Amino acid sequence: MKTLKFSKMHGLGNDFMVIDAINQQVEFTPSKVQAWADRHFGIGFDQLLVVERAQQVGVDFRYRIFNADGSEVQQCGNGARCFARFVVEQGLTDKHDITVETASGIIVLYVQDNHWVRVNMGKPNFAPASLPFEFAQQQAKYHIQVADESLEIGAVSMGNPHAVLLVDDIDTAPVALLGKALESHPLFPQRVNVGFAQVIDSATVKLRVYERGATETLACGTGACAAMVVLRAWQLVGDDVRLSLPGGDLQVQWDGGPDSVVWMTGPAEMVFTGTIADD
Ligand SMILES: N[C@@H](CCC[C@H](N)C(=O)O)C(=O)O
Repeated sequence: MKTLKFSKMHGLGNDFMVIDAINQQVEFTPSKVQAWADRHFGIGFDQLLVVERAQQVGVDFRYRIFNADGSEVQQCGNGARCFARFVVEQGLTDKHDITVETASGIIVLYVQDNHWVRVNMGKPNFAPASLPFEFAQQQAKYHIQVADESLEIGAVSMGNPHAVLLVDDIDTAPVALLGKALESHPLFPQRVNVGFAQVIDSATVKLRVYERGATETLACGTGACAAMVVLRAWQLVGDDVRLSLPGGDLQVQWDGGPDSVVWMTGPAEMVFTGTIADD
C-alpha cells in the first residue's frame, strides 16, 4: 500500500493539510482532495497546500492550493504563512526570507523568530476583469441584487477574487445566507470569496469570511487583505489595521499608493504530522 506523509497546520483556525511533493510522488484529483478534506471520513481541512520545486530560476519553491471542494485556486494568505513555516521546519530550506510561485505570481515570506510570518502579498487589483467580475467600469462601490436584497459591495483581487460588504453587527451578519448567494452570483463567473466587515475604528475591523469552495472559515488571510484595502479605499480605515476574525487577529498594512504592496503578518501553527493511504 502506498502511503503519503502530511502535516496538519493552521493559521488562526483556517486549517490545512500540507504535503511535501518535492520528496514524494503524488497525483491530485478533485475527488481525492474532497475525500481527504472530509471532517468525518478524512483528515479534515479548509485547504490542501502542496509544496513543489519552483519552475522559475531564482525562486525557492512553488506552492499549489486546493479548496476543500477540490477546486485549485490562485492564492491563500494563511496558507502562505503555514507553507513558510513548513519548509523551514521540514529542513527544505535554511532561508528565512522565502520566495514562492503561486498560480497568481511570486510572493515573498519572512519567517520571524516567534514563528509568525510576514508576507508581501503584492498589489491589490481593483479592475473588475482581474477577479473576474462582470462590470465594465471599475467603481469604488457596486450595487448588486443578491437574494432579493440590493447590496453595496467592494470588489478586489488579492491574486484570488474577493467581494467585501459592511455590516453593523458581525455576530448577527447573515454570512451563510448572503455568502453562499454571492459566492456563486452570475456576476462572478469564477465564484468569489465574501468578506463581512464591521469597522470598530480606523485601526480595528471585525471580519468574517465565507470562502469560495470552503464555506465560512475561522479566518481568511487574503480576505483580511481584501477587506482592509477596500475599507482603506472607502476611507474608513488608516494604513495599518488589525483584523479580528473568529480564529484570531491579523495585522494588515497598505498605504493606498498605486504601486504599494499589501503586508500581512500573523501566526502559523503546526498541529500534527501523519501518514495516509494513497492508492
Ligand atoms: N483561506 C485562504 C484563501 C483560500 C482560497 C479561497 N477559498 C479561494 O477560493 O480563493 C486565505 O487565507 O487566504
